[in-house]
Amino acid sequence: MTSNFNVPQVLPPSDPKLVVNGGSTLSGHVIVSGSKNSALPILAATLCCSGSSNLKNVPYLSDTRTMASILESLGAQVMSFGGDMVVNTDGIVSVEPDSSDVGKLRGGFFVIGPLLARFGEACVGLPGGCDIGARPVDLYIHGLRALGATVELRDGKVQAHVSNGKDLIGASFRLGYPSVGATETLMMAACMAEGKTVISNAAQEPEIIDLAGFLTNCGAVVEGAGTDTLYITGRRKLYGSEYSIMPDRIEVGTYMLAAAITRSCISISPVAHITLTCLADKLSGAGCKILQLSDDTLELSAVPWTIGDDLRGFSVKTNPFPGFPTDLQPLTMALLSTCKGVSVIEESVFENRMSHVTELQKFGAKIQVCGSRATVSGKGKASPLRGSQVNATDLRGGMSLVLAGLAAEGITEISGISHVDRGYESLEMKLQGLGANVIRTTTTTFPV
Ligand SMILES: CC(=O)N[C@H]1[C@@H](OP(=O)(O)OP(=O)(O)OC[C@H]2O[C@@H](n3ccc(=O)[nH]c3=O)[C@H](O)[C@@H]2O)O[C@H](CO)[C@@H](O)[C@@H]1O
Ligand SMILES: C=C(OP(=O)(O)O)C(=O)O
Repeated sequence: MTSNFNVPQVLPPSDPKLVVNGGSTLSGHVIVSGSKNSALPILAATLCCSGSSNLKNVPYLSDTRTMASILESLGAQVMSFGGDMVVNTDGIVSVEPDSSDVGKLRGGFFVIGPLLARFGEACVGLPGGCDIGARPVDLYIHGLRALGATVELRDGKVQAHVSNGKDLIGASFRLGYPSVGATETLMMAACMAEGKTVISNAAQEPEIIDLAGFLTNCGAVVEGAGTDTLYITGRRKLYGSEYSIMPDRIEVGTYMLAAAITRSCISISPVAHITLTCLADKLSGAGCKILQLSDDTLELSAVPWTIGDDLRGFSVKTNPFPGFPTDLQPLTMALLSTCKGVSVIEESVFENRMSHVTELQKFGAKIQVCGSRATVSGKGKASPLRGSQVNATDLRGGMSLVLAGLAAEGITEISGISHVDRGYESLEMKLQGLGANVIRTTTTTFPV
């Protein structure tokens, strides 16, 4: 701890911050939560179902709470008990969700597909989510039109209806890009459309398979989930069911990177190994040792006596699944700034996902950005990161600062932590369980 830190300047309460005293190693076991990016479309899909859906392993996050509020604003009943959420959408009274809530997350927009399919109309504000690019909704609109809906953008809202009170009609169409959210939204709509739908160039992310699993449990007929072509046969009615949300593969990746950046050894479960092959290959190539301890548990070791000289840098390009996940790009950049050698990161999914760079540079990270490419030059642990006062402006960029703080020598204070709370359940508790020195505070303690 620096001496300045011992004499904190206490400012009035404000947004929560994380304060990390970094530089020490992690150890032990961490249990990952249910997947945010599965829970959000599955919560939207409950709008397709008569009767109650009992969802298990729903992560307790600001995003899942906001999604529950969105469903409630439509007239759904939502009850939470621990990680369970029971949703009944039989009493829906509105097809226009609260726009301020939809504006808080990308997943809020997904309700347009189920609302249109079940009730014949929907009026949904433009979504929010991480500020990492323009993130238009044109692919959703093209797909809904292909299914027979009339869709217009008016007063900042997407207004859609099915002509003459009829059902959506199954169709064959190709997505211009394998968008995760558009694939999910159109899959939900097609499940209740009349006849067959074929969606080609569909996203293949594991969360698509999870959504298809829930819909199938509810009586839908979906084939091909996890490949680039979905074949869906519409059903007039779907019925709520019990379903357990898959583990969060991005959270697994986050803790793998936390172990690597602190040169530690930790174990992680539950893990669906197949969902993280890309990251595991890159980390193994860098010198980490990854062991599969059991079907759903892995151990990652980056302790000095297993990695030899030091971790080596590597180059990576983000891509839709099965490519390297864009959601792990900022966190990987934090790790690479502590590795030996020159690494190149190319972000190909979002056009503006580099805002963490200026904050990582405050730790002393050597990163140069040119368009969508970042070059990271590191000397390994021989030139360590230094604790800093930084600001999170998006979810994963914010988490990259937490990782840098864990590795850095001295104190790091991260403001804007509400962005990180959108996607990490019990963050400081899990990190503390691994031995990290991290606390949440609403007062400023950093020397100013
Ligand atoms: C809630 C959720 O599941 N979020 C995830 C989802 O976001 P999301 O579903 O928003 O991501 P998409 O796959 O749709 O976006 C990928 C690219 O397609 C573009 N695009 C998308 C739709 C559209 O109509 N037009 C268009 O041009 C986007 O601007 C972006 O450049 O997948 C992303 C890519 O793995 C992840 O980073 C997000 O964590
Ligand atoms: C980009 C993300 O989320 P969202 O799509 O909700 O903004 C994310 O989870 O990293």
